[in-house]
Amino acid sequence: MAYSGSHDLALLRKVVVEVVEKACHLTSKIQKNILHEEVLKKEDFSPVTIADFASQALVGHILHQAFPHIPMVGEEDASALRADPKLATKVSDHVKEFIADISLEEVLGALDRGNHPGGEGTFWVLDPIDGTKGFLRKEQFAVCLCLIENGQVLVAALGCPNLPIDSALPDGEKGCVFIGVKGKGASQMNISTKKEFPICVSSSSDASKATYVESLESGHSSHGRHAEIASALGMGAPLRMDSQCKFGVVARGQASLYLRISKTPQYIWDIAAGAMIVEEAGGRVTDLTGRALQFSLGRTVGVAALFASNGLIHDQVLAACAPAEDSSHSCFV
Ligand SMILES: Nc1ncnc2c1ncn2[C@@H]1O[C@H](COP(=O)(O)O)[C@@H](O)[C@H]1OP(=O)(O)O
Ligand SMILES: [Mg+2]
Ligand SMILES: [Mg+2]
Ligand SMILES: [Mg+2]
Repeated sequence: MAYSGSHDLALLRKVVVEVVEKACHLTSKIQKNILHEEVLKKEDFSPVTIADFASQALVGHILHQAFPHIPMVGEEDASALRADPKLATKVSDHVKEFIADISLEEVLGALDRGNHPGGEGTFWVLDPIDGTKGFLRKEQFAVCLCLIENGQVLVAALGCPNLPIDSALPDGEKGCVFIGVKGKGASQMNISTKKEFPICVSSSSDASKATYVESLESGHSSHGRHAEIASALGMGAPLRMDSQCKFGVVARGQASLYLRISKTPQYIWDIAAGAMIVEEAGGRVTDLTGRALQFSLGRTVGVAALFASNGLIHDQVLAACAPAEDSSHSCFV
C-alpha cells in the first residue's frame, strides 16, 4: 500500500542506506582483528563487543544530526563503557575514523540515544550488530536499521557485509545491503559497487520443495520444533546462518521460509527491518497463529515465535504449526 504520510521517504532511504553502509565498513574492519578483551558479557550472558558499541554510536550520532527530533530504540547503551574508560576510548577512536571531530562524551551520548522505549509515534530502530555470536565466529552478522511510524515500518536496511552477493556463488563476492521502502518494494545493493537491483521472494508454492533457514545457534530458537514442522511439510535439511541475514535470504528468494520459534519475546530490533523487507519483496511474516507482528508495543514485538515466508507457502506452514503449538510461545504482552 502506498505511503500517504508526511515523511520524505526518498530522503529517509538515502540517509538510512548511507549510514548502514558506514556501519558495515566500521564493523567489518573491527571484525578482522577483534581481541578477547574487546568482548563483554551482558547480564543475560550474551556477548557485546566494541564493534556493537561503535556501530550504535556512529549510527545514533549521524541520525541525530540529520533528524534531531526522531528518537531511537537501540539494543545497546553506554553504561558498560561509562564503567570502563579504556574500552570507551577504544570505541571512540573507532567512531572518530568516520566522524573526526566527535568527542568521547558525544560518543557515549549517541549510544544512549538507543534508550527510547518504543511504542506509538515515530522512532528509529537499530540493532548495531545483529548476530554478535556470528560476528565473533567471523561468519554472518547484520547491521539492521529501520524507521517506524505508529507501528508501521517505513524504511529499512539490512547491511550484511559477509553475505555472498549471488547465492549461486557462495565463494564469490560478499557484502550487500537489503533495502525496503513502504509500498515501493525491496532491493539488494552491492556494498562495493553500489549496484542495486529489485528482489522478490521465491515463486515456489510447493512447501516440500522449499528451503528453510534457521539460526545457527540452537539456544536462540528451537531447532527441534523447526524440524517437526519441516518434516510435516516434507522439507529437507535447513540452511543455518546467524542474524537477520536470514530475512534477506528469504526476501531474495534463496529460501522460502525462515522459522524462529523461540521461548523469549523478540526485540523489535531483531525483527522489524528484516520483516518489512520480506513483505516488500512479496512475502509474509506472522506469528504462529497468522497474526501480523506489532511494532508499537514497546521494545518487543510481544511474541516469541514467528516465521517469514514467500507468502505462497504461508498457510501450509501455519497449518503445520497449529497442532502442537504451545500457546505460551505466542504472546507475552
Ligand atoms: N538466548 C537468546 N534467545 C533468542 N535470541 C537471542 C538470544 N541471545 C541473543 N539473541 C539474539 O538473537 C539474534 C541472533 O539470532 P540468530 O541466532 O538468528 O543469529 C540476535 O539478535 C541476538 O542478539 P544480538 O543482536 O546481540 O546478536
Ligand atoms: Mg546482543
Ligand atoms: Mg539482534
Ligand atoms: Mg545486536
